[in-house]
Amino acid sequence: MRFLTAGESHGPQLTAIIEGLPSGLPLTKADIDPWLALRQGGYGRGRRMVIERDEVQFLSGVRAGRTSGAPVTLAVENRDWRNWTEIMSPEPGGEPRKKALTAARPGHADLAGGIKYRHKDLRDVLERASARETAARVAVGAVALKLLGELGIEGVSHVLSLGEIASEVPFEWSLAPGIADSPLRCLDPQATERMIERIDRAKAEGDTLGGVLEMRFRGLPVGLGSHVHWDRKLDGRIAGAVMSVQAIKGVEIGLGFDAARRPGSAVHDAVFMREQRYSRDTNGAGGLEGGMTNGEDLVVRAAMKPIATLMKPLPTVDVVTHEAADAARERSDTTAVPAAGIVLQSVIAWVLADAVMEKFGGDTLPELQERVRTARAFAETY
Ligand SMILES: Cc1cc2nc3c(=O)[nH]c(=O)nc-3n(C[C@H](O)[C@H](O)[C@H](O)COP(=O)(O)O)c2cc1C
Ligand SMILES: C=C(O[C@@H]1CC(C(=O)O)=C[C@@H](OP(=O)(O)O)[C@H]1O)C(=O)O
Repeated sequence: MRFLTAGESHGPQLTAIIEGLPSGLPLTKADIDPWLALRQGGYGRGRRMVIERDEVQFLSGVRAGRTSGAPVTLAVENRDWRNWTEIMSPEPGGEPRKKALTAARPGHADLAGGIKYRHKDLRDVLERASARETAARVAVGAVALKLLGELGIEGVSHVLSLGEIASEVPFEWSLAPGIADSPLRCLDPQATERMIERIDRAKAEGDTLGGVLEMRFRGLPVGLGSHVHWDRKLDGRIAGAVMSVQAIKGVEIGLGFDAARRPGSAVHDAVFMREQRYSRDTNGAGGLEGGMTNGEDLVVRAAMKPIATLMKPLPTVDVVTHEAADAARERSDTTAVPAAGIVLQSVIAWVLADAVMEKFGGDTLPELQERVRTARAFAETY
């Protein structure tokens, strides 16, 4: 499968085209809109999220609540566009544009993108670098999650830490439904309170915060991905997808960096045969061995850096005057860590759905389901 997204942060809409979905996948707005709403949420987001009310529109590939096998086009409107029609107009000349954005923000794409694409109005970089694009990726990810759900695979994301404050509650699947009710998508209510205070303080100080997220998937068949070639290894594909999300600066699978500090006996997951099934007591590998799913839960963590736009701006240089300046201040989030969890869950879901289609294929959902059933039965008796 493949997909593309298009659209600027303050243009009329975001668009995504997905190619390669099987026919017969039940798909309605109700499968996608709740994910879009979750991505908009989380304590610490800016005023843009008050303007937007993200919902998907199907422009192709879905009829009467099912995929036809044709490319699926998804659109998400930017309600804010109405306030930006003049600035975002594709017409040459016309009304004079608002003042150009020239004070490059350290940590955003402004300076590198300005030099690379030879823009002096850094809005031409910002518009596409913006994480507004992640609304399209969440719409695509929701389709992937729907496909995975039809195969008995489910995923979740939650916040492990925000700034220096860490959750003390270990993840359990039985706790997963509670994540959606938490203002920070964190399992620890006490830590959540302190995180909220921390966000308020950062906001008052004109500062921003990052954090660490965890994504888990269960029900994965054995053997997605492959050990035989670098670009087929699923850990590499997942890491690439995770690192492609705006502001993500680190990724680990299973024990991740902690594995490097332990001896092998405290890292690798011993295998037992119990009730005629392969079984393990630990999951340090995070569900991946040799670039393939091993049937255990997939466990991925990601580090998000603090938001780049600071209301108390860092020193920078104006790219037109070359004089010292305060970095540009745009309306902005104080933190977007919970939202990033939804994005990360989406991009991982896409990689998994793609790997499922690669291994099992099938033009229709029933064919795919049948092949996954057969593979699961084989793995159990192997
Ligand atoms: C959900 C989400 C929301 C974000 N909101 C903002 C924001 O309001 N202001 C900002 O400067 N950066 C924000 N970012 C981060 C920037 O998009 C990101 O830092 C920028 O595109 C540069 O990319 P890089 O950090 O990966 O190098 C957000 C990121 C995510 C994932
Ligand atoms: C629009 C979204 O996030 C935006 C991501 C973003 C950035 O620089 O990445 C900057 C802000 O844009 P604006 O200046 O329009 O408020 C965020 O609101 C969104 O997540 O839907």
